[in-house]
Parts: sequence; C-alpha cells; structure tokens
Amino acid sequence: MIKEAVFKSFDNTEALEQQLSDRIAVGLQEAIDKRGEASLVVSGGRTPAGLFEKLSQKPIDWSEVFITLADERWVDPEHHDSNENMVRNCLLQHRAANAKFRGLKNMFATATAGVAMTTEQLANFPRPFDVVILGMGNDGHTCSWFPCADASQLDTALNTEALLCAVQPQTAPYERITFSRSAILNSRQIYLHLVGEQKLDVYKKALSSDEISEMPIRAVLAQHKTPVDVFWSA
Ligand SMILES: O=C(O)[C@H](O)[C@@H](O)[C@H](O)[C@H](O)COP(=O)(O)O
Repeated sequence: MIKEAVFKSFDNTEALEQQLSDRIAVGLQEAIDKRGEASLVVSGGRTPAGLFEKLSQKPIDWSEVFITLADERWVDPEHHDSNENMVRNCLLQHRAANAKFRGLKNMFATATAGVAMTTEQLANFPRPFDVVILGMGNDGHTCSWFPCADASQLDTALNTEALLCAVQPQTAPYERITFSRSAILNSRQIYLHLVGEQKLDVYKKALSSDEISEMPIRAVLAQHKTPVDVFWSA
C-alpha cells in the first residue's frame, strides 16, 4: 500500500487548469528569482493542451525558462502524434513563445540510436528540474515507462542513472525516448495531471500495491525524495 500523495480534486478541467497553471507559473518565477533561470519538463498526450494554453499566458520571465519533454514518440516534430508538435502549438505561444525549448527527437532513424545525441544536447539543461508535469496512461504508464515494454528496457528506464533511454511499447505506437526515473525524480516538484473517472480508478489501483513493473506510475508515487501533487478533475 502506497502512502497517498497530495491529491487535489476539481469539478471540471477549467478549474483544474486555472489552479495548476497558477501553481506552475509561481514555481517557475520563484526559481528564476532565486537562481536566474527555471526548468520545466512537460508531458505530451491529450490531457495537457488546455493547461498549456493557460500557462502560456502567465506573466513570468519566460526568456529564462528552459522547457523540454518527459518523453517523445520517435516521429518527426511536424507529425500529428509528435509531443513536440503539441507543445509548439499549445505552450510555446503568447508570452511563453520566449521560452527556450529543446525537443527530444533528432535526425537519427531510431530512438535507440538517437539517445546519445539528445543526452548531449540536454547537458546544459538546468537540473534539478524545477517543475515536472506528468500524465498517466490507463495501463499505469507515465513518461514512456510502459508496463508492456520489453522487460529489460523497462528495467533500464526505471533503474539507470542515465538521463534518457529508448523504449519500444508493445501496445502503443512508435518507439519512444524517455527520461529515466532517476532523472525525473531529480526534480523540485512533480505534478501528476489526470482527467476523468477512468484515470481516477487507475490512480487508486496504483496506490493499492508497490509492484512497479506492473504499473510504472508507482515509481513516482512510491517514493519520498520528490514532492508529488496530484491534480485530478472529472
Ligand atoms: O507521449 C506520451 O504519450 C506521454 O507523455 C504519456 O506519458 C502521456 O502523458 C500519457 O500516456 C497520458 O496520455 P493522455 O493525456 O493522452 O491520456
């Protein structure tokens, strides 16, 4: 049984997005005030588009904010399933157009071949990450830590000290590049952003055991190093 994280529940996505975007903006600006720069790691998928739209309008020093993705599908940045594409369209606009964004996809043919170059390109990305926004799939994955992936790839993503690794899910399309668990937990604040009853059920199931390979989101929930706040709306 996992000790439950801070859990904030909202009646609708609008209310959640208002409050979460405010919290993230405050966290980023505090980091800039203290250290002169801030780092933000965001997730792709469908859930965060509305949140990104609100966040992009916050009056903070975006030119001091470094942004990257928690994981990426190995498709071109123009592809409609590219997380970078979504971030460019929904987050890097309005005031946030001034942020410094670095995507995870490069010109190598596969994620496996491209990991070393992306790792090099992120060498100067400020860490610990100030704010990390994670999503969760209905199979209990977060980032690209898929329970359906080859056991050794999942084991690497969860246990390596490397920043990034490649994962080929069996039940989701595209090879992925993903930050490792050690990289994600090297953060000041993690937000888990969930919408809908089905995600709530998955979240509750995740809290019922600490068998990480079965539901890799547990790697984030069953730890005490990094604060995790869960924002859920119906
Ligand atoms: O590239 C991805 O798919 C993600 O970064 C992934 O970890 C995502 O956050 C979850 O799969 C939830 O996705 P939805 O928001 O679409 O439900």
